[in-house]
Amino acid sequence: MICITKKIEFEAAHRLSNYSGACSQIHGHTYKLEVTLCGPIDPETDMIMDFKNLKLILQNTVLSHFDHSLILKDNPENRMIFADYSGKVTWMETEPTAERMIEWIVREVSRILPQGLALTKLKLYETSGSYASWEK
Ligand SMILES: Nc1nc2c(c(=O)[nH]1)N=C([C@H](O)[C@H](O)COP(=O)(O)OP(=O)(O)OP(=O)(O)O)CN2
Ligand SMILES: [Zn+2]
Repeated sequence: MICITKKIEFEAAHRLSNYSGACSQIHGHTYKLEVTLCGPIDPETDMIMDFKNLKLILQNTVLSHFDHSLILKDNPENRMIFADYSGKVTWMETEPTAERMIEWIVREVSRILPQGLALTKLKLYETSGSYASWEK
């Protein structure tokens, strides 16, 4: 099986509201995302998908949603703390852990992939030493 992988980075801040420790404070990460998809090689292009098109898909999903945003669980505590904040906030139903963010990414990217192509593996790094991964 032939696969291709695109890596992107984005900047975001978050806080874990149910966490006792430093991560309950607002802090930022340079998230690094690796997205792998597999499928047949198109004989017209000799590609599974143009890396440029995969980048565009990730820009229209992951980056538009998370890049340079403050990612928060939608709960009464956060709604109160950030009531007067007018910047970009990405509200999630869950805590914005790497695991939950990767779930969101798998769901949203899968929705707009061309037919015949399937996500097979994702890695989302919060720090150089910590990442969540997903495999089909
Ligand atoms: N399973 C998870 N554990 C933690 C998450 C997470 O998303 N999933 N997130 C955090 C915090 O957001 C924290 O910013 C990252 O934690 P950690 O990797 O411990 O941070 P370090 O700065 O110590 O990372 P190094 O790679 O060791 O420098 C907490 N836990
Ligand atoms: Zn964090």
